[in-house]
Amino acid sequence: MISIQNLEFKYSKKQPPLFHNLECELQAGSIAGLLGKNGAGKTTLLKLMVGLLFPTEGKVNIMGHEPAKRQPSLFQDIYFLPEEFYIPGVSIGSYVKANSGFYPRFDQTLLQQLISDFELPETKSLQKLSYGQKKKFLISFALSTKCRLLVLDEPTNGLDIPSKSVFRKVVAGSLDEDQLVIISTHQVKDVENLIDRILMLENGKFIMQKDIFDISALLNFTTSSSPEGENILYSEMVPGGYKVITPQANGGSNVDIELLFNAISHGTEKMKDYVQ
Ligand SMILES: Nc1ncnc2c1ncn2[C@@H]1O[C@H](COP(=O)(O)OP(=O)(O)OP(=O)(O)O)[C@@H](O)[C@H]1O
Repeated sequence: MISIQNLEFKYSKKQPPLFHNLECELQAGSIAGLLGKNGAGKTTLLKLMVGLLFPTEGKVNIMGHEPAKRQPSLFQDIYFLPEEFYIPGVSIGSYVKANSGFYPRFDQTLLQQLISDFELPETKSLQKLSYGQKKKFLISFALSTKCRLLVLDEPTNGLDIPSKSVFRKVVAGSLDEDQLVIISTHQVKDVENLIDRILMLENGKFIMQKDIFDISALLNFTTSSSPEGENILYSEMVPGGYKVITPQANGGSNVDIELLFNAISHGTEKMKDYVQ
């Protein structure tokens, strides 16, 4: 569904490229987590995918289209929820009436269900909702568009604790096989047990692109009383001991995404063979 080849992008001619020779393939039926430190280029990459920025070199292909051409036939099948958004002072009904027509597969019944799941109040003006409530409305709208590509930039920022678990439930529960969701986030706990592929950006490149299933087949995430040992690839002190990563020996464990992110971004030599 997404094919990125040899992508180079720079914000200004004078600066070195933010991405150089970036390559990525993503298929429908997946929820991908885009991770990276501040400034790694996550938002920029999302904007390149949805046609808000244009590559300086290389190709971005989404469902057979170049998003930079901004064709309506593609845009009716892409929904981008930015981290910072504007929402007008109209009722939910008016907003939906004005915007749902852009999306041929829009599902009104799903929208009502999601509004209820997120316990959003009836309101005459969306602007009177809190930041988190506005975000929950836009997440509900995004999922209801049924677009084949949903791009969500930091969707759980501003959501309270119960809403984060509702978010995981509704995203997992409302997707069809022909949809792809890309979630850029720092809140990795919020997307644990939701994403099935990890994309990790650093220094203009993907330092990891792997399915969670494959990671859990390779690496074991466990605890230890000691930070070092023959099999320990990476360790972090926690109260009462250490969280550690070891090579997988027992055939699968839950992936601790935060621990994995720290292990890879600290660049431990021992992890190298497992992440490429
Ligand atoms: N409009 C812009 N003009 C020039 N440089 C920009 C612009 N937007 C972003 N940048 C630069 O591009 C780099 C990547 O920014 P981007 O917002 O894509 O990172 P990010 O990974 O989303 O960061 P964060 O996690 O902090 O949101 C940063 O160094 C940033 O300063």
